[in-house]
Amino acid sequence: MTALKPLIAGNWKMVGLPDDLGRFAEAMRAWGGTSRGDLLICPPATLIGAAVQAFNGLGIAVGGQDCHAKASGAHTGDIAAPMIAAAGGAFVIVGHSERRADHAETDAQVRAKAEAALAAGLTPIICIGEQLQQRQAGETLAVVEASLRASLPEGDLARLVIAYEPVWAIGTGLTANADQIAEVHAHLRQVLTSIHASGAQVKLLYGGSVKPGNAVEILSVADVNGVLVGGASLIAADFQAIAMACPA
Ligand SMILES: O=C[C@H](O)COP(=O)(O)O
Repeated sequence: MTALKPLIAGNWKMVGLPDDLGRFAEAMRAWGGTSRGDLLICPPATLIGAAVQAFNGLGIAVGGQDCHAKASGAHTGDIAAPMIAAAGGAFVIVGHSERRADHAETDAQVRAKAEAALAAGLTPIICIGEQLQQRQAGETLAVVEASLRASLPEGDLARLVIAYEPVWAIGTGLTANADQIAEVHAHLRQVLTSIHASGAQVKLLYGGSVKPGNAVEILSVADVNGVLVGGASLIAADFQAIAMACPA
């Protein structure tokens, strides 16, 4: 199988004003480095359109951090997938653990959001991951497999991205070690290919305290096809260092 081009994705979460975007874009424009991966920034919804313009010519795609399962309607405060696409976004994160926790999102809702994203022409990045107690109880593979199966849209999987994000590693400075990541990613790959042949083309990202200091090791793990970076993606120099950590 041809190697999948890594995806280096930044999730700015609820951080970022226009000035922050301007400074980040300026630093990316001045950057002399290159990456073997594709680059993506998912800013707050208010900055999606501005980010598309600010990153023009820089080879950085833009995405949303969530979308509603419906294409439009009376859902105050929500954003629909076609709105992200119309603003120039190409990706959308769905099922991030912070949304699963803060908004009690279920796998079924995540799946509906992923389907809405596909219908709008967006690439959904479906997040799954275990809680610390589940890992300690030896339930990690069962938990992520169940969540994966229940969150996946039907049919061809080639347009999907899956992000494995152990909840205990998000924003904590703790990362899963290379063996733990390899075990989960191998399992996810096996499940995906057993569901559909196109499962071999799904990019599997790791997320959870990815930093310049651990990116080379993480991106070298088998079946890691990129990273979903939170805090470090807000700092252009850190995002650049992670982008340059893709293996040859
Ligand atoms: O979406 C990104 C993840 O939640 C990871 O965040 P973090 O890199 O700040 O741990």
